[in-house]
Amino acid sequence: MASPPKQDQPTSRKKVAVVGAGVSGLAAAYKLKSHGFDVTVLEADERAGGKLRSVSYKGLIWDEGANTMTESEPEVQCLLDDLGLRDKQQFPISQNKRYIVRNGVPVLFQIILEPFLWKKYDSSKVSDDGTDESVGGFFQRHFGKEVVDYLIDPIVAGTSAGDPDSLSMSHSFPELWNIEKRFGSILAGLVLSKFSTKKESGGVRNGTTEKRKPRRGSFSFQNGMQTLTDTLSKELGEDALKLRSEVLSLSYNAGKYASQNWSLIYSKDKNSKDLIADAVIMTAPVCSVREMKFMKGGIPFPLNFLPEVAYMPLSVMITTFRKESVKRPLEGFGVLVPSLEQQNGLRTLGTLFSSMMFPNRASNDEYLYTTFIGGSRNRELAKSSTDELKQIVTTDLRQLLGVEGEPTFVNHFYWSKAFPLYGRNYDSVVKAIETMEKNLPGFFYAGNHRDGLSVGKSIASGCKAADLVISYLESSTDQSCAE
Ligand SMILES: Cc1cc2nc3c(=O)[nH]c(=O)nc-3n(C[C@H](O)[C@H](O)[C@H](O)COP(=O)(O)OP(=O)(O)OC[C@H]3O[C@@H](n4cnc5c(N)ncnc54)[C@H](O)[C@@H]3O)c2cc1C
Ligand SMILES: C=Cc1c2[nH]c(c1C)Cc1[nH]c(c(CCC(=O)O)c1C)Cc1[nH]c(c(C)c1CCC(=O)O)Cc1[nH]c(c(C)c1C=C)C2
Repeated sequence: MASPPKQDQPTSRKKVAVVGAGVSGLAAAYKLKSHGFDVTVLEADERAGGKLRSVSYKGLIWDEGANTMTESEPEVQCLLDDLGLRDKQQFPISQNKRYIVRNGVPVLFQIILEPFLWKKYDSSKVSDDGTDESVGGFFQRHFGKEVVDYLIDPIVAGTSAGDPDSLSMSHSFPELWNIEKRFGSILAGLVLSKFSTKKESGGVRNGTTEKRKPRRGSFSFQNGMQTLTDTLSKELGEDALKLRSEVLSLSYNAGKYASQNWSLIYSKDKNSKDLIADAVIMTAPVCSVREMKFMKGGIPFPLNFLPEVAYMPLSVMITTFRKESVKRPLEGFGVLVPSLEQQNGLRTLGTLFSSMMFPNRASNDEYLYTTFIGGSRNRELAKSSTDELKQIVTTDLRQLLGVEGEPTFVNHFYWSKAFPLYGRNYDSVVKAIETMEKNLPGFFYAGNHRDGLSVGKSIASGCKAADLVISYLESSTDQSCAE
């Protein structure tokens, strides 16, 4: 691999390479560009957006990846303000109405939750064995099996496609895990009520708009979630975003000034190209990073300490039905199917009532549904053909919503690696990422493999990495000035 030509002193604008144009990479790049850095984003795919993927077709709008996001993270609020996206934000109608199937029938989540909120639990049950407890183990210890089967199992499926027994509590629900660690027990009502959506609060009081308070709850954008990544890509500009550019290797060669120390080789339209940078933000999934070659000081830097990560396969099915063919339509966000309900013949993980939430997603005389199939519950089913999945979805929606006949439109998208599984060995993944960052100066890792799967957490992770790059490059410039 060619070593970058060294300069005597840092002169021009600092250069940062961002690998991956998902929402975390684009948010990081946007922040760096706003701070005056020269940023290049390298994206393997022919499109930007990663897991944000919206389609408009014949009057229908749907999302094949993330459907909604929240703005709990301050980084998300700033980003939406800075991008001028407030006008395009779209809040779902009746988003607090979420259903969980019980005995084959959708029941409002709050109704399932209510009895558990009033029950007395033994709050002295604290985990003390020091191991990374599973999500199922944690909730069973505090609330019993029924809560796990009918609340935790569907929520875990509806937020990660995983199952309570495989997931690590500390990585999947770090806030709850930390409450227990800090206070020695958990307050049952507080913990369970966390799963209930709260009342929305706007920013308008007494008819005047005060400093904006973020609206609680989930939202999308008028044309779907990809609006966010499209806007970020546009802000970055064509020159800064290189599509069909798969990063193959990265080489670090220490220089005097933390300047031009990184050289990246990527393949663009089957040609090998290189990019010189002062720092790198990596947002490609860990499985892709494991495929990359790293060099340090001219010798290989093997990544054998970076563990393999398990991923969830998932099929996303879009179906539309004429309104008169849906005998029991439900208003609200959607319905989740607990694993135990497979014994009642249900095979899907859950369905979002997309056009109930966002009426512009379909014509006035039809409903559009987004159904998820597979995950850790049923890896093989996720790989089924479109025809098989169409039958599975229609059968489930017949039982749950009373749909009659065949869907008027079907679209199928298969994600072989929809989400990383935050399994019980996930500490080793996080530690390995930290080892890379420690041993490779100017290398920072961000994205949904770190602090959470959600769009909001991915954005926050990208912004944090950008901040670290800024301090790293500014401190190295300060040092060189002092010399
Ligand atoms: C079906 C589905 C539904 C979801 N629903 C929601 C939801 O409703 N709400 C929510 O908050 N979250 C949801 N999520 C999760 C959320 O969308 C993702 O976790 C988040 O978007 C991940 O962003 P990212 O930038 O970290 O990663 P990604 O979007 O995966 O981006 C990584 C990018 O790196 C690129 N890349 C990989 N290898 C290389 C390489 N060698 N060189 C260059 N580029 C490379 C990839 O092509 C990709 O574009 C959903 C995800 C899926 C799949
Ligand atoms: C049934 C399968 C899935 C549904 N959505 C997803 C899957 C796998 C993917 C997904 N949805 C959300 C996230 C972000 C998670 C996070 O950590 O915030 C992911 C990866 C958002 C979300 N979906 C549900 C909840 C409770 C949340 C958290 C944010 C919020 O409260 O809005 C529940 C839910 N998911 C699905 C349905 C049908 C459903 C509820 C009825 C589909």
